[in-house]
Amino acid sequence: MTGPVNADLYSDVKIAIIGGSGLYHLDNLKVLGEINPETPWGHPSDKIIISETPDGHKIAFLARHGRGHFLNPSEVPARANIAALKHIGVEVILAFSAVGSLREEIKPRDFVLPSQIVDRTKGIRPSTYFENGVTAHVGFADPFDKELSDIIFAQGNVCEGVTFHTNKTLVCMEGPAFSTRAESHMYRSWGCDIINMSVLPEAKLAREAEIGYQMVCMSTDYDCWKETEEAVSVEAVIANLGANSDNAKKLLLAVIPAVTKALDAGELKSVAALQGANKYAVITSKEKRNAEQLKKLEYLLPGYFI
Ligand SMILES: CSC[C@H]1O[C@H](OP(=O)(O)O)[C@H](O)[C@@H]1O
Ligand SMILES: Nc1ncnc2[nH]cnc12
Repeated sequence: MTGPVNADLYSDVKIAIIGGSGLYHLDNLKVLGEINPETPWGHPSDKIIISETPDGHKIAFLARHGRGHFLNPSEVPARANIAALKHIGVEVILAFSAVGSLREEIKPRDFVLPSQIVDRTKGIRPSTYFENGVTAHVGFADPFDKELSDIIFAQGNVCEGVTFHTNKTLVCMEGPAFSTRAESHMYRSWGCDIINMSVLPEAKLAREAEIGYQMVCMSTDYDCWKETEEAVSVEAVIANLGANSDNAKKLLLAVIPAVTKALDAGELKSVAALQGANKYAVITSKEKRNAEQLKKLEYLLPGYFI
């Protein structure tokens, strides 16, 4: 950590919120302080804000693109973001994202809880902690946490007038330019329902770090497949970001206590199952493991490999 860090500030923080486009602050929560940890993968996108809900639940908040949106999706330091959250004790991440809709029935300002991902990033984002002489392969068949998704869905009624969709497939493109019409039609033909530029490698790194992860997608546009609509533009996206982020903040006031309660009661079986899951995922033989890399991994998964 850089500067003096009061570990008490984040001592019992188990839930982190990652805010995407339009969700740069949780200004309905009380700010307790901020930290700027330096991880073996560098600094996170911005300072991590420790906040408290009106009923006294502490959470960590991180703006994915930085406050002021100075990082494009390919530049987000996802390894530092996830490592820093893990290091302070986070067990669950609720990640918010502005997405395009590839389906008629998913309208702008609808919320979507995806269950699957199709990867259309281009391999230019550092996307694993297991490299440079320490190879591991973690399971990623189900990239999101169904139990978290169920809790969020159950609280959805606090967002008046917002339709929630579940069990959808999210395609993650590289960007930063939006898709061509041919790509947009192709993603629809593949069975994809929504599109963004941010879920990867974030979700994969959370799995490597043994953190339960669910993305809450907030629809802003119909991308460019729909003939009766203008093709997506930043202007069109921004037109819906304000309403979406107001709804996200309302939703969190209900979801944070519900997730805390489930965590404390040991009801999140999927989160519990992640603890220790990667201890034996390393396939590199002990004598061939790179000591420097093991040292970095000690920050993320202490006591696992050293
Ligand atoms: C501003 S439109 C494209 C941009 O918005 C989404 O960001 P985030 O997922 O962080 O909300 C999308 O993934 C793109 O990065
Ligand atoms: N149409 C779109 N494509 C990719 N990312 C987006 N985020 C919001 N709308 C998007």
